[in-house]
Amino acid sequence: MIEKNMSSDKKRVIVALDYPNQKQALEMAAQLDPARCRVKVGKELFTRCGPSIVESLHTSGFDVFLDLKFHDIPNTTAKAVRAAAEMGVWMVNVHASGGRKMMETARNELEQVNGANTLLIGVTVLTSMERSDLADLGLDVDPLEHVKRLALLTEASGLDGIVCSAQEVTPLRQVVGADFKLVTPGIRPADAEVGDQKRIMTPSDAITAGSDYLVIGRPITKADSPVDALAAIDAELAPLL
Ligand SMILES: O=c1ccn([C@@H]2O[C@H](COP(=O)(O)O)[C@@H](O)[C@H]2O)c(=O)[nH]1
Repeated sequence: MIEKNMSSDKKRVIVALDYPNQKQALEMAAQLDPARCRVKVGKELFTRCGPSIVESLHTSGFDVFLDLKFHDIPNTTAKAVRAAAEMGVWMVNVHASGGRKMMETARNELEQVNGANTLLIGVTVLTSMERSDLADLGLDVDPLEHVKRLALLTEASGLDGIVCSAQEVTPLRQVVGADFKLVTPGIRPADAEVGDQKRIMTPSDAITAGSDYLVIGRPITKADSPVDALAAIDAELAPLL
């Protein structure tokens, strides 16, 4: 049964399986418990492996977030979202900056897929971007302002939630509905390397702020012991869930 109700959803961590092949991704997945976390298949892994990696993860019992961030004309995006839903993924996303028509068309297409329970969310401003990156695009605004604008557009277009930074969750909760999912990458435990992420938060701060789901990759997958790294994150979150 695909989980849509946060109140009973304890699986708040989504492990990003950013690997170059099926073997490494499935070795990592084999160390995870599908009853305790979800997994994310992104552009690198999907481009290398195709739908078979999603099938394998489903067979192992995982809910899969297919993070391909579709961004194209409405028809093309909607058909890609349909293909994802027909694979049975738990969540799929599009870029909110693709606009209202694109998102509404994708939503409508998803409704046509029999039995699809797939969550459809919009990416707002990538967590690797800061104000100066938006300025390069001609947007003279703080990331929060642009995230808010795209969040409201995404909600008005009928999607289930957004990807944003956990830093934006508290102000966003004041303007979007309580059921609107806030999915937050850029999560860094206190001692973790930041890498290319800019708008970051610790796991416990993100949950306290009101994030629904935490997307975590390298702090787990690049750790000497991924199992221990995830266990430490789970221990940090346990009192909050
Ligand atoms: O704004 C965004 C949207 C997606 N991501 C993805 O999340 C993970 C984060 O991985 P880390 O290794 O924990 O940095 C990665 O797969 C990104 O593609 C994001 O980081 N920010």
